[in-house]
Amino acid sequence: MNALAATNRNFKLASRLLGLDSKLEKSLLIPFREIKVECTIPKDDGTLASFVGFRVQHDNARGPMKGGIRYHPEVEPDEVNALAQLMTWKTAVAKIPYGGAKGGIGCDPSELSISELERLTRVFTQKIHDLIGIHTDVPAPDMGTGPQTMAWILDEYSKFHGHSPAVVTGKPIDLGGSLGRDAATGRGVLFATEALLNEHGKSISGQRFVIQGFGNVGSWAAKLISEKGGKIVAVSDVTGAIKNKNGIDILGLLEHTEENRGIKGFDGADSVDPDSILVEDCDILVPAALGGVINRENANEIKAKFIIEGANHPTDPEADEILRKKGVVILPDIYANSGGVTVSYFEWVQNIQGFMWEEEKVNNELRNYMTRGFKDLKEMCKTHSCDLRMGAFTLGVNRVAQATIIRGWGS
Ligand SMILES: NC(=O)C1=CN([C@@H]2O[C@H](COP(=O)(O)OP(=O)(O)OC[C@H]3O[C@@H](n4cnc5c(N)ncnc54)[C@H](O)[C@@H]3O)[C@@H](O)[C@H]2O)C=CC1
Ligand SMILES: O=C(O)CCC(=O)C(=O)O
Repeated sequence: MNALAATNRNFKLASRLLGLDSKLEKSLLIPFREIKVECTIPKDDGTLASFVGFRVQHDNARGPMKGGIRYHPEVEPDEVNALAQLMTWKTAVAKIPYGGAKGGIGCDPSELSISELERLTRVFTQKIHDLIGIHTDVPAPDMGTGPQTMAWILDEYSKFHGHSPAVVTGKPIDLGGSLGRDAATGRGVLFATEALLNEHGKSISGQRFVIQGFGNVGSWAAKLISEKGGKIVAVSDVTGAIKNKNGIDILGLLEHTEENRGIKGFDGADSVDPDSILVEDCDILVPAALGGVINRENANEIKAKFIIEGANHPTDPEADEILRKKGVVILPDIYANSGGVTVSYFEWVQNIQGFMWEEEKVNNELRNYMTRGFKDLKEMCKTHSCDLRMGAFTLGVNRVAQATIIRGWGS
């Protein structure tokens, strides 16, 4: 099932559980605005290259729209729409005053030089600058982008609108970024996992983890989990997959990845087939790369008892069904990876206040938000007798529906 069909399906199931009016349901599904722009840049060799950029602004009932910008060859309209919609429910689950958006450019960043990436980011910003803004739509990093990308967007946007640090989050610290934002999604994954395990009378220590993706989310999650005594027994990224049943030395792997632009060739573990990473023997599986990777082809083979969704929509609805029947507990993306956007919110607040928080305050506040989110979503599971995914969807959709109604929808 494609990403948008899967997301719409989960939304509709939640809407039915909540008994939403069908007209309100329809209005919540339709994106506020979809932007598609042509981005042509001169390559370093003087030839021209054209790319397509997208920004989908899904909903703003609860506040400015918020969400990352992805650079990846598979960026396409349905996927961006699904990701934008997920942001709307995610910011509501996290109870931060935002709506949802997502953007991206269909490109392979590994095939572009730094100066080509800079030109592409600046052209994209020129095309969308009048549709984003501190109180309208605030981009952030996602796959294939990072603090440097945000710095270029900020610089280009500021040429049109004056210095505006709060127009993007996930910036370099020297440009108004928040301490703790880089690690925030991985740290949120850690807090979410702790909350879930605690409920099952378990702790991180001694649990065996498999992590797919070793970028921002996967590598921080791996580092923080291993610091808490979790054993990372297998990791994969776009360059390959490795395993070591005694636990991979994560600090060593981070150093290797930095030097080699990937995990391939790390000598502290055995190479394995990347296609088998999700079905490796472990207690807890953390998908932290692409969407749709857990599907009906592999769901039956999954050995993990818990899945913590670091990535967005890694689990197809058909796989959800199979895993539920197998008794696998899935902590859904719109809660499990909400640590990133939560600290983005703290960054935006700091920029607006013109004040900088200590890292300890950022991490403590993040823990508070993640703990409250888990409690709120469990409450919805109880109210609607549903699993964690529907608990999170009903929680998010209900908050957005209520905000929409209170603002005067239908009047
Ligand atoms: N960066 C953030 O703050 C947040 C990211 N996410 C989600 O987390 C996921 C990962 O994002 P980031 O870590 O930011 O991206 P990133 O670009 O920093 O890292 C992506 C990682 O996935 C790996 N990868 C790509 N294709 C792969 C494949 N076919 N098999 C295995 N690994 C593969 C890459 O090699 C890299 O290690 C995405 O789904 C993103 O939407 C969710 C919430 C916040
Ligand atoms: O930090 C943000 O604003 C958005 C992060 C994001 O794109 C996501 O949570 O999927």
